[in-house]
Amino acid sequence: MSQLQLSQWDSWVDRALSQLASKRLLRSARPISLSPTPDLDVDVQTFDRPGPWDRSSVQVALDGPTFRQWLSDLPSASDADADADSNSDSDTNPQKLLLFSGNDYLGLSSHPAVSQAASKAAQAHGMGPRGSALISGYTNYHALLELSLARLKQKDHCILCPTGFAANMAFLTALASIPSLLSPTPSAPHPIAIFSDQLNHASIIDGIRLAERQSHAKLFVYRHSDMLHLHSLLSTCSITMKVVITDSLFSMDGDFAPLTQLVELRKKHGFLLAIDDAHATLVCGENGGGAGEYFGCEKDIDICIGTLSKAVGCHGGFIATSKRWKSLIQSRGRSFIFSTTIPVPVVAASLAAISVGRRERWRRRAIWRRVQDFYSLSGLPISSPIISIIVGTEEAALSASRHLLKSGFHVTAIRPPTVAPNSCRLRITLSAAHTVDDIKKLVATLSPWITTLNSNLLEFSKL
Ligand SMILES: Cc1ncc(COP(=O)(O)O)c(C=O)c1O
Repeated sequence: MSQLQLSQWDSWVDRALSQLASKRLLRSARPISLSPTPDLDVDVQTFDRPGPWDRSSVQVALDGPTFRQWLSDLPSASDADADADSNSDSDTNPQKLLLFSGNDYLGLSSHPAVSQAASKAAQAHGMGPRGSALISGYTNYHALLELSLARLKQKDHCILCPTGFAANMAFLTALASIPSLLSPTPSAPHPIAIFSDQLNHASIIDGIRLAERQSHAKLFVYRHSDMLHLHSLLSTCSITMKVVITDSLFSMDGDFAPLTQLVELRKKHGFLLAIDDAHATLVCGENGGGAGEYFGCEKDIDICIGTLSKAVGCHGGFIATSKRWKSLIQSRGRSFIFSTTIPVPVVAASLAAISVGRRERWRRRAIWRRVQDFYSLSGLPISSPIISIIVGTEEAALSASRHLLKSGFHVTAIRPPTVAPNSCRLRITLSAAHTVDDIKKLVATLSPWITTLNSNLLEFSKL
């Protein structure tokens, strides 16, 4: 039954595509040829250890007035603290900060190969033709990057979008176009059931909202990573077209979706499985293929959405998938169709970054070593380079963030509406460009919150 339903998804998409073809609405992108033609296996310079450029991806400076402004935006534990800050000489001296809040997980944004690729492309082509992909913005550079990402994700095809946010929107609006394309009459469309993890990223939530407006899509939100709940929702749902969509590595909590169990459920229920691999791409898996590679289930993921703005260190979004899904998204994904393509230097930089990211494996080993360092020093049960230290109220989170800022660390306080009230937190992200020493200093500065969190976890485990 499940295999039948899986191939049914292919036939639904094929039928939707032939409807589009019959209405002359099928679109394809034709690359403008920029010469010299770039090389897929771009001959990038690689290194076997960090270089001086690596630090610039985690070290920043703020001028004095901006630093003071930041401090005054964050509540202090005491008025004396605030007075001392306003009388300090920080208004003249630049303040150096160590970033523990970025998403440049491998430090590739400042890699010489990435800078060189961007500047070479800019010298040769400026920003490249400016237009949406279906008009005139798509070039042989874009086509190559799609090929490179398809290869990274072990998929047949890939489609670039302006951002990761736009990629989720493009997939979900294309998905939502299927019911009306398949229905013999507009009054009897086939509905689609979308099952979405409770903690999915905002771009998935907004994409589903659009899908609901656009078609007969019905949303089922399952409790975070709760496979029993998902199974029960799937079992009681009479809609045949089912889709499950989830972040693979959750951006606020740093935990992985249970992909192995999702794949089992997919076999049982025959749903289409879409993952948002934004935070796992290049970070997870031997080759950096992401969460699918890490869990050994790349082939069971139908749609792999990602961004070039995190570990790739550049900008843009993508959807790695099959040829038929690419055709559908190209023809119906509104945020793909009606938005300008990524500039050519950014495409060239991304190509170089993916090549470096695959080859400089020590970067992946380094970031996972930092995860291990943080775990050993703090005792907190973490599972990825995204670490969430829940501190409770908004005031508590802002006050902790202030303490860190004064100690030279940039760590973001995450508050509602991003997270639920009273689950405000410090969100820490690690990078391959951090050193063990950086982690030691950070953990020492965080020690009051780590101690409280550890004792809360202990209490919780006794219940
Ligand atoms: C899980 C997830 N998906 C999508 C996005 C959006 O990516 P982009 O910044 O490229 O629009 C983000 C970025 O914050 C994210 O964390």
